[in-house]
Amino acid sequence: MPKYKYTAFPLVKRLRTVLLSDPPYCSGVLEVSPSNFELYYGRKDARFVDLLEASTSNDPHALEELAQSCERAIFGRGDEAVLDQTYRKAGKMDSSHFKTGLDLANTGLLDAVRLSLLPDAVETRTVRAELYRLNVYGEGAFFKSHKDTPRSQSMFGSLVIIFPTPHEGGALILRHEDKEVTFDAAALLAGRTSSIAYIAFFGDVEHEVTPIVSGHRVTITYNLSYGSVRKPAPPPLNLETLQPPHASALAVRDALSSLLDDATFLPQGGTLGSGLRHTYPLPYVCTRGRDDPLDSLEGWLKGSDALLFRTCGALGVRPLLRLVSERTDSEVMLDRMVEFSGFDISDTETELRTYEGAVVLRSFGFTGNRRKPWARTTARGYEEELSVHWVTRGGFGEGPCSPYAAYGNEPWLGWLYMRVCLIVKIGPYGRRSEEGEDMGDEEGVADEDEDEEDGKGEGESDDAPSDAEN
Ligand SMILES: O=C(O)CCC(=O)C(=O)O
Ligand SMILES: [Fe+2]
Repeated sequence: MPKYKYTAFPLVKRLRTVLLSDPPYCSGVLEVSPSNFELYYGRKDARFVDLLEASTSNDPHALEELAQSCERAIFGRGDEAVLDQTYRKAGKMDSSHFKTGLDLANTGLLDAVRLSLLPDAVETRTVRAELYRLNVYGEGAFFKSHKDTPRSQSMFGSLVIIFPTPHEGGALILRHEDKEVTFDAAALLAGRTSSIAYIAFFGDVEHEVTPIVSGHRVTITYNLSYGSVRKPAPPPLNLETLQPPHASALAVRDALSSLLDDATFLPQGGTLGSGLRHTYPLPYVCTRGRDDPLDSLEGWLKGSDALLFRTCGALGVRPLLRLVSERTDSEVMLDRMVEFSGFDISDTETELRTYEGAVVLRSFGFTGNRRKPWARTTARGYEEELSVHWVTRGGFGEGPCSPYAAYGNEPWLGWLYMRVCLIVKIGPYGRRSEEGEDMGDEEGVADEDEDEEDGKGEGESDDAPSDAEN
């Protein structure tokens, strides 16, 4: 019997690394002409401040006056607007109360955001920025960690412009999945006068503003959404963007095609899974009788989710968007949203399996471990119908969920949690476009139970057979 060689796993790792690289944000500094710093504010007695002058003079008077004119910021909690200064201590002004001289459309910044945040080859729409509000942070002001509320289905993120008014502290910290970055605009802008700093991020990125130590931090925020289909136009010559791998069509294509071209990766074919990286404004509570939101989700996929979906298509393997149950012993996959409310449910898994098209999964997570690259992540449950190898698990954001009345000695409200996933059935090596078999013993998979029986998984044995080499 030939020696077992398993070479594909570094390629799985590569695809994973590409898809999960860096939190999805972009930032930088932009030099702009003096008129961009002009700001008129107030509805009855309009006032004026030149933020460039305020940045260069040592007189904080104009900024203090601006700060005084702001409302104390209200914070949204559920359906309520609350003034909670333990959560957010900052002045704000809605877009109806000020006019900025910042001519965003002519700065080229939206092109930079599009090129750095959205997948280059697949995103054909322009980026639209809608002025949202002005924030003024004086000494001791802060804004604790939050996500911005999506205001429409086409809104995908936020853009924050930070003016060079002298201040210390007030860094913006972004968190996504298990990654964190700190953007210290004050440090970036120190010593520059005619520049603004910018940072744009997806709506599911948590962010916070750390307390201001001294000075005034003045920012303008915009809601970012998809615009119209753009005419093919070359990017401006003076614009250089550093594209993170997860937004680069080439990087994702290279990583996925290398994996599919590897003879030792699922030689008999199988099913790949990838949890979506972003969250989408799917209804929190799923109701029957509406169009299924999964049907239109394809058009709204963001960032690396969109790129992976289209790259699968381009490489001849068919991607499907599916829901997978969370927090249940075995995982049940569905092709549409379900509604549980109104039912008495004693066991969500049993209930889910009664839905048409429900499939019970045998899930394997990628460990990256040389000896045991895949490990079973679901307990043995109901009769399993499909083995899924998860390249990325996803579920970082909250998926859609459905409330139900649960059985018990006391009535209680249960929640069914689902996550949205991309599922790809791949054919055997050399014929990847054919849809692979559903179950079967895949190479490189170490099943927990098998481990227990013989004390080592397939990956641990140098003599384990490889179909690829038979
Ligand atoms: O001022 C900033 O840097 C961020 C403001 C913000 O997060 C918001 O207005 O939601
Ligand atoms: Fe925010």
